[in-house]
Amino acid sequence: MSHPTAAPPVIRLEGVRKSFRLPNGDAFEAVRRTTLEVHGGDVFGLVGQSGAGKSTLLRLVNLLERPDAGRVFVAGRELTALPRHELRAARQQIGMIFQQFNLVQNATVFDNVAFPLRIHGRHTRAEIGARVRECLALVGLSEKSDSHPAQLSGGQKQRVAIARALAPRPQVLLCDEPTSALDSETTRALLQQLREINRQIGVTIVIVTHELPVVQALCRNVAILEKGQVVEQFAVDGPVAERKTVLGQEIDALVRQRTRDAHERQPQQAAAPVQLRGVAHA
Ligand SMILES: Nc1ncnc2c1ncn2[C@@H]1O[C@H](COP(=O)(O)OP(=O)(O)OP(=O)(O)O)[C@@H](O)[C@H]1O
Repeated sequence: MSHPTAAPPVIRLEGVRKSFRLPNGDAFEAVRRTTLEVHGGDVFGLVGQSGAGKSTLLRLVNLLERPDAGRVFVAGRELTALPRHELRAARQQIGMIFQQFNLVQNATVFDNVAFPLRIHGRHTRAEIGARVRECLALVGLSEKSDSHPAQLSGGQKQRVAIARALAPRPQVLLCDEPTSALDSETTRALLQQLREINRQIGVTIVIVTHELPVVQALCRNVAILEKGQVVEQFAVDGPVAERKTVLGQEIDALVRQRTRDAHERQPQQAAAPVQLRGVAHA
């Protein structure tokens, strides 16, 4: 398996499987026996057709779905072996954001971001205030602290969700289709934000998406799923190789196009590593 550095895996899914019971009583295997590693500091994409099992695989990482078999390791701990109270603490290492933002509507931006710190009960008021301000500054929303979600754009709501997910200083940020509800300009700004956050604080990002430009713009490594299994995995900017899947070939084509575009812009403009550089906040 390819990985960007010699950093140890921060996530290891070992032989995980997940079935769901269908209304007719049959079992449907959403994730077949899968082993996957994601290394510290990586930005890792999970792509595949609708129903391939991407979200289920992502939700196995923080045990929102419990595997029927196999083991899940995050930040050096086996989550599948932990009793409930220890699992709650271990989950502080894993933030998550969703397509529909999942903010508390009748709470302010400040209170939404403070929420995971308050439920944990280990922090003083002053510590919570300082951390919330730090996280809102990180996503460029300091001035929205007293607003309510209904007063924000979609991109701003997702940035509040990112601030909330990062508040407990997790090592891993799971992103389930985070840009699917956003228009293309807002998507670009949000991807830029995620890249910047990964660069600044080194949090490992795992993102489920069906949008290949998102993979091209954001991810260092990608796994392609078909029918509940990883069928191909590669470094997005790695050497062009024969790809087994159509999705793999399409990602390569996007990366090559980006490289051509960057060359054409030279020497007028320094080559930008991604086409999203310089995009303003949503
Ligand atoms: N709770 C559930 N009960 C029954 N079936 C489920 C459940 N969750 C997922 N599935 C099924 O498992 C399969 C994989 O679902 P999953 O959401 O992981 O796919 P996906 O690749 O993320 O798809 P999409 O891109 O459409 O969200 C689908 O066929 C889905 O209908």
